[in-house]
Amino acid sequence: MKPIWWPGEQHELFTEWAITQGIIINGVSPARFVGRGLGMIATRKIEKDSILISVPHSAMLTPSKIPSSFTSLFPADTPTHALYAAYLTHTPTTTDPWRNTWPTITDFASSMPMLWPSSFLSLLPPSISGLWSTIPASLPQGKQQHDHSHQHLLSQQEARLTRDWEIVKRVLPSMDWEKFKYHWIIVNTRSFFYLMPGQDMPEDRYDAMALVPVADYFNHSDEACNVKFDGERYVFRAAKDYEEGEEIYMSYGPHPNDFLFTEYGFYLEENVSETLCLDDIIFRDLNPSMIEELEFHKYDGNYQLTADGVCYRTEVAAGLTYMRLQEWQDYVLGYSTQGVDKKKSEAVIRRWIHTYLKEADATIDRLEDLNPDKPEHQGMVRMLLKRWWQIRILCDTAMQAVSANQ
Ligand SMILES: C[S@@+](CC[C@H](N)C(=O)[O-])C[C@H]1O[C@@H](n2cnc3c(N)ncnc32)[C@H](O)[C@@H]1O
Repeated sequence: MKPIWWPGEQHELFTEWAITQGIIINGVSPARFVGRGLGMIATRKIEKDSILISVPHSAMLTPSKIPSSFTSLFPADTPTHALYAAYLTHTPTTTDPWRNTWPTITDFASSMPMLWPSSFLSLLPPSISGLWSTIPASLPQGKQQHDHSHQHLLSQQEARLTRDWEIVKRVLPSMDWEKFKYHWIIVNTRSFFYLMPGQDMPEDRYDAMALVPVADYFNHSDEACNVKFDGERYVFRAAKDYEEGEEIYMSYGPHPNDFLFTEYGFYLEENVSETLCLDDIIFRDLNPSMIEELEFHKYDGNYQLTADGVCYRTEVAAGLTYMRLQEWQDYVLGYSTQGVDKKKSEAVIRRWIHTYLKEADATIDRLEDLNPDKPEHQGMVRMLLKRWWQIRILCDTAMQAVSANQ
């Protein structure tokens, strides 16, 4: 009898194929997990430090695996992501055992915000959408747009996809957009950091990527197995003892939930890297000369809110709202021992957090009023509601922490 986590025949066939490619699979198997698609399960007790999976370089999809007859069609500076997506789209094969294990576009449609209908955009967290319903949409005149790398994640992702598609379309005009987009998402959600020993980091970190069969079953968690690539093999080792039936995770990086939501179509219940970005709120609260002052001292943007309170950059920005300029400059440059007025800073920071809380309450109300017919839209509403409640709770916890810290 098959275990309840049995992944399905195509995954068994793929595992057999993987072994013929020199991939070592040791005490683990792909398995089905509710809400996570496929993942990796321990099929027996596993001891800390033992090898779980070892994938030879020869089995990986790296740029050198793409025939030069294909690569040479593209400009030399073509992003690796674009090249992989184009190659996978150009060489469709329904008999490839590896590709038969990948999620379908329908699997992605319900979880990846980039595939959601535009009517859902304003319901996404502002770090993802760049949109707020309770504060002015655009910055008042005279205020510049700031570095958005910590927020507006969806438009950044769309810009990468559009850039890649523009390049590919010029070289292969008959390529199908929908198929390209699907493979682009496959690469986005399943690639691994890849740099040969001694190789320089490319200018764009995203170019250092490869696809690694079998290892791409690992789901993400803070409690992760150990991963090492030595140029010959990608090796995954147990970071602790595992019981039979336990899911084994790897880490995709120290990402906050809004980043995971945008890039991978899921977020964690508990996330040690969880943070919210206060930039939009703070920039709208400051006048142009204050923003200029923050820029001059390199304290403009990247204002982080965590359950423990706010980061130092946010405290510096808060000080500027009530201190005399000379006093604030002396504090920032370390010339004064006086520091900030804790009570005044607390009031400003609490006001900023309260703005986020109001946004969460307003969006939760809107989501609760929605009654979509389509089951996939109902799933999106559930996913959004859960995320907004996480945001609300984080704001509440941070508010208490800010008061306790002062
Ligand atoms: C590298 S793949 C992992 C295998 C994938 N679950 C599958 O079914 O093929 C990455 C994708 O797995 C899912 N995922 C990863 N970690 C997850 C987690 N902790 N909870 C829910 N889904 C997760 C997301 O859909 C993500 O885009």
